[in-house]
Amino acid sequence: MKAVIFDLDGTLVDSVQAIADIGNALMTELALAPLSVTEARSYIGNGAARFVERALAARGISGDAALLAERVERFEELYAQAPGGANPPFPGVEAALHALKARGIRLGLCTNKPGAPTHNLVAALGWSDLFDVVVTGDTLNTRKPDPAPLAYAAKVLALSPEDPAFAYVGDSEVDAETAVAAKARFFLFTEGYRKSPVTALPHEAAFSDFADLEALLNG
Ligand SMILES: O=C(O)COP(=O)(O)O
Ligand SMILES: [Mg+2]
Repeated sequence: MKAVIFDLDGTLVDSVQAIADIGNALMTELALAPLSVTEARSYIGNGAARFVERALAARGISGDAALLAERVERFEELYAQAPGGANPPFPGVEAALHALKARGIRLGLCTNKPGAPTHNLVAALGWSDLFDVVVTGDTLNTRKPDPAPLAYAAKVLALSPEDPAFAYVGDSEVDAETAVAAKARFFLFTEGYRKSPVTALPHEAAFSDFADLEALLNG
């Protein structure tokens, strides 16, 4: 294995509470009923704009593109100000990342989360030196499940996403679809924010404990 690229929300970090809190700061400003954590979890996966669009639609607000753009802008402002340290890594993540890095495997992130909160989070968790490439929801003008962000991450590492020595690790329908489109090997973390059963998502292998990842990647 030469490189492993990770999704972020629901894969490396259990960020749903932090994202719900930011969403609820917006909901409060708009005098709308707060999001439950379960609701917030179901809106994560396609980036900030889709999160806000889904949250507002659930409160009966939709159809005005200019108003939505304004709300998304405010959400992204709140998101950029939120403390990165409020996003706990899933158990075993730190050890798994360091073990892979110690073996000379290059690591990266490919997330639909916007750049500012991603970089805040990475810095707050002390992960800045771990990743050779970080692709966020606003790095390109397209997001997962478009394969372009994953292909871009591979390219930065001088690899092709189809290379058998390249792997992608994620938690959701969006990640599985991205990997299929990019023809990349896909490893599914089952404890994140997916909505469908594990069997419904195309994957090479699934795991629920990061302690098992290194062996899976080798196998
Ligand atoms: O921000 C989102 O909606 C999802 O982020 P992820 O791509 O890291 O899961
Ligand atoms: Mg995810």
